[in-house]
Parts: sequence; C-alpha cells; structure tokens
Amino acid sequence: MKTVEELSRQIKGIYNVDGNVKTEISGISADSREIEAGYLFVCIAGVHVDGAKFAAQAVEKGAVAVLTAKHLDLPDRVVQLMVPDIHHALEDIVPYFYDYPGKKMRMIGVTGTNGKTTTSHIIAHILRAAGHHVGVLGTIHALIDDEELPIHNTTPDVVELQHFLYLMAERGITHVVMEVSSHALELNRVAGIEFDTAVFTNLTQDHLDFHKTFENYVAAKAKLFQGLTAGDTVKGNKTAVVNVDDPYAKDILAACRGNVLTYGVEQEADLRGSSLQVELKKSSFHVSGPFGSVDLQMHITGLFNVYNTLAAIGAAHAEGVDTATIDQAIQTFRSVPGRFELVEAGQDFAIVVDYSHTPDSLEKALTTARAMHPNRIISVFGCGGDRDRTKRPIMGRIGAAESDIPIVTSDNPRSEDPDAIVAEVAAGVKQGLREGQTYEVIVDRRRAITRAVEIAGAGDIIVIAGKGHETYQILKDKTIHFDDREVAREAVQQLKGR
Ligand SMILES: CC(=O)N[C@H]1[C@@H](OP(=O)(O)OP(=O)(O)OC[C@H]2O[C@@H](n3ccc(=O)[nH]c3=O)[C@H](O)[C@@H]2O)O[C@H](CO)[C@@H](O)[C@@H]1O[C@H](C)C(=O)N[C@@H](C)C(=O)N[C@H](CCC(=O)O)C(=O)O
Ligand SMILES: Nc1ncnc2c1ncn2[C@@H]1O[C@H](COP(=O)(O)OP(=O)(O)OP(=O)(O)O)[C@@H](O)[C@H]1O
Ligand SMILES: N[C@H](CCC[C@H](N)C(=O)O)C(=O)O
Ligand SMILES: [Mg+2]
Repeated sequence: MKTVEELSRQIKGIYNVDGNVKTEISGISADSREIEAGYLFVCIAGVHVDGAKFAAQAVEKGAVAVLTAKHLDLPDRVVQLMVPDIHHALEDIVPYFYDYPGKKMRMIGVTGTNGKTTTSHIIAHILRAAGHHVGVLGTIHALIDDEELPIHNTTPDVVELQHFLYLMAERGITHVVMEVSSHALELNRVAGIEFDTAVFTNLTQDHLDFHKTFENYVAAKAKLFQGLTAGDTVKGNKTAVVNVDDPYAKDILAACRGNVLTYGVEQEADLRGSSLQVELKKSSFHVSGPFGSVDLQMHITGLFNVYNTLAAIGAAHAEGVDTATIDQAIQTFRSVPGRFELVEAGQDFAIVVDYSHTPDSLEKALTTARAMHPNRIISVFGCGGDRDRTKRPIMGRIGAAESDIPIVTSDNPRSEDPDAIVAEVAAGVKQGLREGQTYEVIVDRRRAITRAVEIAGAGDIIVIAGKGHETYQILKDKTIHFDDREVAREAVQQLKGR
C-alpha cells in the first residue's frame, strides 16, 4: 500500500491533486473491468476509446483515486491526480508502487523481429534446468514457474507488466525471461526495469505502420542495449548477446556499452554454429564458444532455430549456466506451440503450422520446408488487418516464390475488410508466380486449409502460416474460436478417411 502523496512525489513533471493525499492505494489498473476496492484507476485515451469514460464505473467498483489528464466529474471522496502526460507519470509511479521488482530479479530481455518467443522459451528451459525459478513474459502467455497466466500483448504496458513482475518477485522467481517488442521500447512499457542480459535475434521488415521508417524501427530495438548499462544499475554483470550474421548487428553493437557476446553461423563470432543438419523433426549442430566445443542435438528444426538456440546458449552462458547443463537442456527442449508445429493425423504428407507473419519468417518457414525435400509445398497464408500494409505484397511474392501451390487466405482481419487484405496479398503472389504455377485465393481460412489438405498427396508438405498458437480469429465485430491445428486435423479426418 502507498498513499497518493507518496505516488505523486515520484512524478518528475508537474501534477495537481484534488482530494485527500493521505488516501491509501491498494492496486493500479487502467482497465475499469479489473478495478478492486482501494485501486487507482488510470484514464488512458486509447486508440478505440477514451478510458476516462469508464472512471465512474471504476469508482463504483471501488476505485478511490484516478490518474487523469483532466478533472473529471466524480464524487468528492475520489482523489483526482492530474498530470499532463499520463504515460510519463505511469513510468514514474508504477515501478515505485511495486517496489521495483525489475531490479530484484535477473532480467533477460529478447528483442528482434522474429524468434523472440522461441528464443525466450529455450532460455527459460535452460535456466530451469540449472535449478532457477523462472518467469516468462511474451506472446503466448506469462509463466510464473509452472503457473500460466493470460497476457494481452507480447510486452504488456507498464501497468500490467509491473504487476506481473511484482507477482513473480513475491513468488520467489529469480530469473525473468521476457520478449521486448519494438512497440514496448518505443512506448517505454519497460520503464523501471533493469535488464541484465539483452538478446538481439534479427531485424527485418515489420510494424512500419507504427514506426513509419525502418531507421526508427532499428533505433527502437537499439534502446534495449543502450539501457543495459545506462542509469542507476543495482545488479552487476550485464551482457548483450548479438546475432552478428544480421546486417543490423552493427547498429545494435554501436549501442552496447557493457560485455558483448556475439553469435552466428556465417560470420566470426564468440559462439559459432557449424555442421548443421536439419531434418523434419530434429536437427543438430556443432557449437564452439568461450566454454569449448559441443555437438548439440535438438528436437526443433530449421536454420532459424539454430540461431535461436545459439542466442539462448549465449544468454544462458551470460547468466552463468555451465555447458553440461546447457547441453542437457537443449536435448530435452520440445518445440514452442505453433512454431513449425507438426500436425500428425495419420496422413502421408506433412502439415506444419507456423507463426510466420512477416516476410522474413515466411521465407524462413518455407525454405525450411524445402530443405526437407518434399514433393510439393502447399502454403496457406494471409496477413493481419490493422498492421503494416506494406508487408502484404512482399509476403505474397515470397509465398509464390517459395512454395509450389500458394493459397492466399485471411489471417486476423480485425477492423479491415478481409477481401481487400487478401487482394493486396494476392497482387504480390501474381508477381512472384513462375511459368505455369497456379495459385488459389480462398478468403475463408477453414476452407483454405481444407482445400490444401484436399490437394495434398504423398510426400507433400502443407505450411499453414501466420497464426501458429492462436486459438482465435479476430474479425471486425467479434472474435471467434479458430485453431489452425484443429482445423487441419479435422480436414484430414474428413477428407482422408482417418
Ligand atoms: C494499438 C495498440 O497498441 N493498442 C494497445 C492499447 O489499446 P487501445 O489504446 O486500443 O485501448 P482502448 O481499447 O482504446 O482502451 C483505452 C483504455 O480504456 C480502457 N477501458 C476500455 C474498456 C472498458 O470497458 N474499460 C476500460 O477501462 C482500456 O483498458 C484502456 O486503458 O492499449 C492496450 C492496453 O495496454 C493494449 O493491449 C493495446 O494493444 C493491442 C491489443 C495491440 O494489438 N497492440 C499491438 C500493436 C502491439 O502492441 N504489439 C506489440 C508487438 C507485437 C510483436 O511484434 O510481437 C506487442 O508488444 O504486443
Ligand atoms: N530467428 C529467426 N529468424 C527468422 N524467422 C524466425 C526465427 N525464429 C522464428 N522464426 C519464424 O518466425 C515465426 C515466429 O517466431 P517467434 O514466435 O519465435 O517470433 P517472435 O519474434 O516472438 O514473433 P512476434 O513478433 O509475433 O512476437 C516462427 O513461426 C518462424 O517461422
Ligand atoms: N505480434 C504480432 C502478431 C501478429 C499475428 C498475426 N496472426 C496477425 O494477426 O497479424 C502483431 O501484433 O503484429
Ligand atoms: Mg513473440
């Protein structure tokens, strides 16, 4: 518990309080639906709606104070803390409210366009194998040891994030592995966190709707590395783990001040992967590093997963895990849901469900499938609505170039017209087609997956890209249950008599 007075003293800019400053605050939320007795309700002017509209509802649910940009019409007993910039005020208030949990645990941050979820899950697996209590925050969920909690964003806003970290610190978590999205770095959702190990996976096109230029996108990612040694650090041993095969590694390295551990396959690196063998259900490679050399066997596949594993080894090494433990842990790591996940329903062709929703990841998923020497590759993919439009034709071209039969379909259309999104992707497909190559456009995702199964024959691979672990589809007016893996399985049962 802290008083409004204590909280407001943290605010670096100007503020005004109307009401009793000694009022005690028991929790903070920006969502009226989650308010409990004694809470501070934060009014955020969102993309869809102005949170101030829900202040009265929050008060009814027990809020005793509001953080707001303007004075609201609320009962006198409710304290109004007024600031010109809510987001900046939150950065000052929220970590303080929770006693800076991000300074109490080892914090491992993973950033990059692709591979954040996979890499952070491998790191967490190794740290657990080393006997640590591990928390995970990312696209799929939050994990406190084994307990799974739902999460709203890859990196949630400062209010939700600090609450998760508080719960983790309370429950004895010693190491937190978290994905740090470029949105989070740009919007400073990670305020008040002291990172100890920061991982850079790669940088390719995504999110240009938000960052506007690629330079801004690079600059956002670099912030994680600048922050590693900036400001008041209370924990020692800071390391940046950087993929030097990525063309933007130099920008990241330029931002690093502390220890650097590089990894790669092509370029000279501290951790170097070689002798790569990639099969449908497993892969192996040789790694040499500061600890000597080891041959690693893993149950995940694809060149991109060799990179993710190298990144994870680097992070684990930076956190002091010994080589034997790392080696053992890599062997027992099973895949992340929806990342090159195989659907096996007794069919004589392979079905892969993969979360590739960027040009680079789609290319990686399809070239990985090609490396398995299939008869044909049938791809089923689309693009999400309310997201970077410029990637649509590029993904279309890649889908055509890297598969034999591309089927364009809907992803999460969100507020957009699905037909219009699909048309933008299909325009790219047409440009990428080879002589005599055909393609299909089936907007309904279930029908598109079913069609892929219908035309697949022995030795083919179907790659269903874009939604991976997602168990829903976000439409204009509603969100429905939708799981690519379930739909593919049902299609096999229906069409192939299994
Ligand atoms: C565009 C964007 O970033 N939107 C984020 C934003 O939502 P918003 O501004 O639309 O919020 P809103 O719906 O207008 O509501 C405004 C306020 O009213 C409140 N409210 C609303 C309804 C109600 O009944 N009561 C109530 O109090 C809301 O809690 C909110 O505080 O604030 C929300 C709370 O922090 C975020 O969850 C939400 O992320 C949405 C879901 C999103 O999809 N964001 C994407 C773009 C994103 O951030 N992605 C990155 C990168 C992903 C990656 O590459 O991995 C990520 O880190 O996830
Ligand atoms: N290192 C990598 N390089 C390129 N592509 C990758 C890499 N790792 C994974 N991928 C591809 O990207 C997809 C998403 O992987 P993952 O979920 O690990 O990335 P992410 O960065 O967490 O994505 P998001 O931005 O949605 O959180 C995978 O399904 C795979 O196709
Ligand atoms: N973290 C990504 C997820 C995209 C998933 C894809 N299925 C889509 O809806 O575009 C984003 O918010 O851009
Ligand atoms: Mg992710």
